[in-house]
Amino acid sequence: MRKVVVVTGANSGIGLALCQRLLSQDDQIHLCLACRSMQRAEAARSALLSSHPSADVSIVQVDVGSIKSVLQGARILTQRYKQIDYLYLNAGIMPNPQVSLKAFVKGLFSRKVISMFATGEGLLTQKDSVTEDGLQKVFETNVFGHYILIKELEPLLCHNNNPSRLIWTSSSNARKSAFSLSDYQHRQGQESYSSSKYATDLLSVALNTHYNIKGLYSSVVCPGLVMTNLTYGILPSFFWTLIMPVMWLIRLFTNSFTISPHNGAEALVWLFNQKPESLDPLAKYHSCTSGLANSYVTPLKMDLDDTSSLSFYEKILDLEKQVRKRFVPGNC
Ligand SMILES: NC(=O)C1=CN([C@@H]2O[C@H](COP(=O)(O)OP(=O)(O)OC[C@H]3O[C@@H](n4cnc5c(N)ncnc54)[C@H](OP(=O)(O)O)[C@@H]3O)[C@@H](O)[C@H]2O)C=CC1
Ligand SMILES: CC(C)=CCC[C@@H](C)[C@H]1CC[C@H]2C3=C(CC[C@]12C)[C@@]1(C)CCC(=O)[C@@H](C)[C@@H]1CC3
Repeated sequence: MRKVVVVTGANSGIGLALCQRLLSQDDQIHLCLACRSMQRAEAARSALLSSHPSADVSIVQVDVGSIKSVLQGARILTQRYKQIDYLYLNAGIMPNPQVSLKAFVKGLFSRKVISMFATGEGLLTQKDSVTEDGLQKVFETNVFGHYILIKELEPLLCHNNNPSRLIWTSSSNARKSAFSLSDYQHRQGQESYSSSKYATDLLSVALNTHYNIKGLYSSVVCPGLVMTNLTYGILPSFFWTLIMPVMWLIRLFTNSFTISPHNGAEALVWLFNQKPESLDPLAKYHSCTSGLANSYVTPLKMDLDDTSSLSFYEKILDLEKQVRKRFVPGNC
């Protein structure tokens, strides 16, 4: 039986590099690209088939920023497959990012300079908006839409005899201080990205607590700083091109400047090859690249605990109940 691998946000950046690398490693898998744009999904499928002509690649429309689309996409996946072995929860956004030049210059001359480059801490703010579902866009896209997808696919993911895997693309930008349980959608602040990635980490821990017994295991990854559409949205492309030599230089001091999507996908590919029981649910698996351009994976303990993850999970369950009331069969 072919292993079924579903990847959200598979049409560009880290998601597409992951698909290329998985096919290079094992062309017997069935790969399903879950994307919001069918045109971009078709283009990605063609690119994958041109480098792996015998690969088995399909597409499905899933916009994780829309509950209606997630429910429709999950319905199609349920009709198509009996089991999903790997679900990569990779799609993500960082809308309207602003870099604080003042914080950057201050950071350059502080003791925290290396960690500033590794995590972007204190440098970025975003302007979020509200979706047609009435949820904060960054939260719905990066966290909640994916959560609903998992719940809808539960029968395909929970098989005790043959464990399935959830692998989230989180970030080292996830920060406890950007997240608040009383404002978990981050309606009030300006660090919706950081908050959503911290929420991702909390959710992954809670999912392990509830689902390991049913044969479902969740892990989180940080791909490092990768040049993708997301990062090109932070500063103009000419700036990134100009400072590229500086970026190679910074790599000598921090292993988190993975830079290429191929390197960024290191931990996502590594996790594919691990036995889930051997993994630490409280660790984030970081893709790292050395100054000599060698890629490797480093697990780092996350700044959270079981209690806070379970408190957040209760909030998510409540929100799910509210949202489902609006989407009873026949209403969507
Ligand atoms: N680049 C980096 O340095 C880092 C990235 N990450 C995370 O990596 C993940 C991948 O991002 P990256 O490859 O960098 O950036 P890209 O912008 O290249 O990829 C993001 C992917 O997510 C998709 N996507 C966005 N919104 C939705 C949606 N509503 N429904 C379905 N798909 C959607 C995009 O589709 P479309 O083409 O249609 O927009 C695209 O395929 C994200 O979760 C990001 O937060 C984490 C740490 C560092
Ligand atoms: C590299 C130089 C000389 C200047 C760029 C400064 C910042 C724009 C840059 C420094 C660290 C970067 C960073 C991210 C974005 C761009 C920076 C703030 C991220 C926050 C991007 C998204 C992520 O998820 C993080 C892992 C990145 C962490 C580092």
